[in-house]
Amino acid sequence: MSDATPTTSLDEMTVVLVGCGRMGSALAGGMVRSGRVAGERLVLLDADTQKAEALADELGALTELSQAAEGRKLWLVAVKPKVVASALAGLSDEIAADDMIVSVAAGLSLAKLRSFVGEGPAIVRSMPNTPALVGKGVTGIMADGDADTGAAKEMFESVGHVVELKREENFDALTAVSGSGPAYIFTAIEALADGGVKMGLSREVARELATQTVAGAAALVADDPSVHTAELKDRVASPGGTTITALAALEEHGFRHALISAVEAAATRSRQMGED
Ligand SMILES: NC(=O)C1=CN([C@@H]2O[C@H](COP(=O)(O)OP(=O)(O)OC[C@H]3O[C@@H](n4cnc5c(N)ncnc54)[C@H](O)[C@@H]3O)[C@@H](O)[C@H]2O)C=CC1
Ligand SMILES: O=C(O)[C@@H]1CCC=N1
Repeated sequence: MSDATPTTSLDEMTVVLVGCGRMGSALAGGMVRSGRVAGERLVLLDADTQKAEALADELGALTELSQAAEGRKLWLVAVKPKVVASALAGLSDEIAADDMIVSVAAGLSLAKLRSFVGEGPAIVRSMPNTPALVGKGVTGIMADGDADTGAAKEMFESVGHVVELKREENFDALTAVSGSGPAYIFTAIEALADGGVKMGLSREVARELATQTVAGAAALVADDPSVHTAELKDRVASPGGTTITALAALEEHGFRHALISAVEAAATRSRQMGED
């Protein structure tokens, strides 16, 4: 365990992204767009160097560790869970004892991450999601031991909301709700638009209506946490009206059960991935 890890602001660190795929590029894009991380403080690495170079061109970031400023580094590891050990092993000569390693890998525990890097660097386990690209992500984080999460928190706050977990086992459920969640909602938006198209709307209008409805509903839920979602639902459903008729159809097709089962399945898969 790393005890007294230094407290450093993100401004004084260089972020090294290891893995410029779907999640890594969303995080890098969101950080730079937010203005919180400057291109010259961001190094992009990928086994596919052309991928890293293309993203670096777009973001004004670096692609060589030798170009990075002196000082602590935050290694943001965004490769597939099975590749994390080998990616970290390949970088072991570059990672200093006072650096911070932030993993976004599903299922990989802090103990496993520690076994890959040994004593020294602070380790933070995280689970972000792809809306980070537009500053609307939500990320769960937890540090190994008493390591300071400050810089990791600052980084993820630049791309959205941060939830600090106290119990590591909750990562499986968090992954199932918010890590994978955008995919359920994209599917819901698509299906809602499909319904509109079926009833005669153009695809373009149906997509716009479905998208703005999901964004608006989420904003209303977030606006006042004291108002239960059931109350918000009741305010839409007029007696004998269209909404209650639609809600009855959703219940007939097991809408709630489908979502609850999806979260359960994803959490179970996350737990299995940790055992692989
Ligand atoms: N896609 C998502 O929505 C989310 C993904 N994650 C996690 O993010 C991680 C990456 O997932 P994706 O971005 O979806 O995968 P991806 O396949 O899009 O990206 C992985 C990237 O890693 C690169 N890579 C492979 N081996 C490497 C190595 N040794 N060194 C450097 N780069 C290497 C690949 O070329 C690829 O660009 C996973 O651990 C996943 O659990 C977490 C939250 C959400
Ligand atoms: O599907 C996955 O395994 C990753 C983790 C959460 C979202 N994508």
